[in-house]
Amino acid sequence: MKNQSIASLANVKNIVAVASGKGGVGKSTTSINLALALSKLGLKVGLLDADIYGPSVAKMLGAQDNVKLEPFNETSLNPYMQYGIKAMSIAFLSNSKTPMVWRGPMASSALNQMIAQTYWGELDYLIIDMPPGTGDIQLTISQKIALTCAVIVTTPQEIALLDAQKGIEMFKKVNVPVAGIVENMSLHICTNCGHKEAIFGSDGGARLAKEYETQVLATMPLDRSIRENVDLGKPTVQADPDSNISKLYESMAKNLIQYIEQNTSDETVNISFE
Ligand SMILES: Nc1ncnc2c1ncn2[C@@H]1O[C@H](COP(=O)(O)OP(=O)(O)OP(=O)(O)O)[C@@H](O)[C@H]1O
Repeated sequence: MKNQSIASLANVKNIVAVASGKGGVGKSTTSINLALALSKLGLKVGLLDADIYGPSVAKMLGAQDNVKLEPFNETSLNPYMQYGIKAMSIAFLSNSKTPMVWRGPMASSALNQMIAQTYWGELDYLIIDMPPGTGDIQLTISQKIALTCAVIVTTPQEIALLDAQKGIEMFKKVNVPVAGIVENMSLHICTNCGHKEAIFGSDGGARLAKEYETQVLATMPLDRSIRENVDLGKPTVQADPDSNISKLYESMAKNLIQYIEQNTSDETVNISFE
């Protein structure tokens, strides 16, 4: 197990950052379904919504607006429990209708506080849903937390791939290995006629993976039910566990586990960034 200087993460075995360069490519949807898929495999899982400005995890997990987290002790809170996973988001600590109008350092310090003051207990996996981009907050997380690895989510669209590339480069700079790429919103299959269409292009994830000598962890279709389920607060892996889509998320989870088993040792990873 990695040594974590942050006490609240001391008993967390693996910490995986789910990131994208571009916004709106399905990073939160992937993070949640991946977390649920890992949990369905019998692992203890937590999900941290690190998107301070646009948190969506609480809503996607079907949490009410007025959730009150229970204190664990005088300085920390228990995370929100839903569908067998633990979750923490700034949305549980603020009024969801008030936008976060914080400058970078304030947002970073709110995030640090949220990380330090959540009692995660023992976890096999903590999935961090990163904010989009490669700015201050992303760097804070990559520098302060001993990340086991990162997963990059992208659509096959050229502009998303360019931004995903920047995300990979950022993790390279801070010595965080990239476990693989999730190509999201790949093929669309028409629910009426079954016609298949690559709306955002095709094979972009595979090209990116080849260029950076990593793997495609999963190729997820552009499917209405994925969107509908998160909108209803019950992600597909929970709402429809036997569906083909849930099986794809399960195989994403298994590929991630395999990567970690094969590529990480028990030693502390020193993270530094100049
Ligand atoms: N594979 C998919 N098929 C259909 N809809 C999807 C898929 N993945 C995500 N979506 C939908 O796309 C929208 C954006 O997804 P999501 O919020 O997960 O993206 P994000 O990258 O986390 O966004 P942000 O940059 O705002 O954090 C949501 O409405 C979600 O339901």
